[in-house]
Amino acid sequence: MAQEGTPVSRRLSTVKNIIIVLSGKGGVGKSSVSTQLALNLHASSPTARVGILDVDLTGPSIPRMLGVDGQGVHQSSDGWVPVYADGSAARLACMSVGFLLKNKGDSVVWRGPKKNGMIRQFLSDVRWGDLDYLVIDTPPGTSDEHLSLLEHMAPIHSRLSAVIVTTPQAVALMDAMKCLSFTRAVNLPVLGLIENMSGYVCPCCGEISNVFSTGGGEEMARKEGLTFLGSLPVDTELVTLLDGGSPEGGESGELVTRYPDTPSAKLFKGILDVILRRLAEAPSS
Ligand SMILES: Nc1ncnc2c1ncn2[C@@H]1O[C@H](COP(=O)(O)OP(=O)(O)OP(=O)(O)O)[C@@H](O)[C@H]1O
Repeated sequence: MAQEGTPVSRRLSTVKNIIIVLSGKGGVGKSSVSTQLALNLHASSPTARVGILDVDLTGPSIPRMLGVDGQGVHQSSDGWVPVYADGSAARLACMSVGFLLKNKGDSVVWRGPKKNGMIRQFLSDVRWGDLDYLVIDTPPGTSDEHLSLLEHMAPIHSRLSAVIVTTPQAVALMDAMKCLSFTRAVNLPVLGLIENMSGYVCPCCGEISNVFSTGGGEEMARKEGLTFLGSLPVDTELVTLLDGGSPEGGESGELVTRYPDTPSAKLFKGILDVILRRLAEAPSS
């Protein structure tokens, strides 16, 4: 009997929720939030199965942030086997163009059609298996990669949602608005907005001080009728976790269980709880 659906919809038929992480601007912490989201979803239950797909093809940073930099994916008869960031437990799968580059410093210089082909392959050829959540980290802005993703996942649109990451500054917020209007144009439900780098955690006393402006993301969420998922301060503990596997001794890992008493961990736990609640409320496909 012929199998129904497209190669992408068949491959992702075992994935319950797909969360696309977007930002209008580069450098606002989208990959950091994607990595922490995947790690903390994985840690949120002993049975949670999570995947993270890095479609930031020209600047893949997820392998480094997960501490699996330098590993390779291999082909099986049933497609690409992802890299498991939790070893033999195999509950946290990761795929990135970073695993396919010969040398760490190599750059990807591809035109649109080649990027589109790579994204289609990531969606149709990776052996994700059963996943509760697939987090997709995207390049900044709304580019070919975003359109390719949505086009290939059109048959499973009801399982898609987005999280928008911004910093509190006016320029970043302006670009976050463009991101939001993109989601509206393509009818992509938004779980909510995260304001990253909102205030600064003093490494000595742990107090959060507002060196720059804060609250712009929350204000934008309120005006636009979006859920404000929460804010995250600039935090050196987070940088340590995001420098995973670095020669300087960084250690990858999830914020919420590694540093449970820090302000950032408590704030991220709040963000995670709202995301889980929003996903539970969403109509099932
Ligand atoms: N809350 C935070 N506290 C401290 N450092 C942070 C925080 N969020 C992100 N960073 C750091 O900021 C830098 C940029 O973050 P990241 O790579 O996640 O941004 P991005 O939005 O994905 O960038 P791009 O889209 O341009 O690749 C990284 O070095 C990361 O460690």
